[in-house]
Amino acid sequence: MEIYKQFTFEAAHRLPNVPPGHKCARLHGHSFEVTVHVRGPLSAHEGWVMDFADLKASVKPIIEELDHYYLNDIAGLENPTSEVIARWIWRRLAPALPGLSQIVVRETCTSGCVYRGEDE
Ligand SMILES: Nc1nc2c(c(=O)[nH]1)N=C([C@H](O)[C@H](O)COP(=O)(O)OP(=O)(O)OP(=O)(O)O)CN2
Ligand SMILES: [Zn+2]
Repeated sequence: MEIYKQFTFEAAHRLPNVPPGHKCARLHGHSFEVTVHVRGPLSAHEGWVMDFADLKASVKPIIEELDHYYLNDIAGLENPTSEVIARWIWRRLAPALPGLSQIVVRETCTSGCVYRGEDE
């Protein structure tokens, strides 16, 4: 079974490697939404895969590293696309979160990235 929890953070960024004239080369900001999914067996006693509170405790410190920052200043996020952000979160979270199965980073209402650790 799979569970998920959603988080949000506000941050500014620009994309340094886009073609000349691309709008995303300019400094701008987003209300990012991050959804972290964990897959595992349903425990017979608790009736859950893991406590949502424990999932939140694992993810929150990472979200706090991003909230209200200029993402390009953060090591590993010099080119902060949704894809790079999703992989960056995965790499920080996976060692402490067994069963991590998917991270969704939504940048706007219509744009985002789904990462399942395929580059690891
Ligand atoms: N594959 C990716 N493409 C783009 C990314 C990205 O992270 N991965 N990021 C951007 C920009 O950051 C931009 O802010 C978001 O792009 P876009 O969806 O084009 O934004 P709009 O809100 O302007 O979209 P509309 O639907 O056209 O209004 C660009 N590309
Ligand atoms: Zn953007």
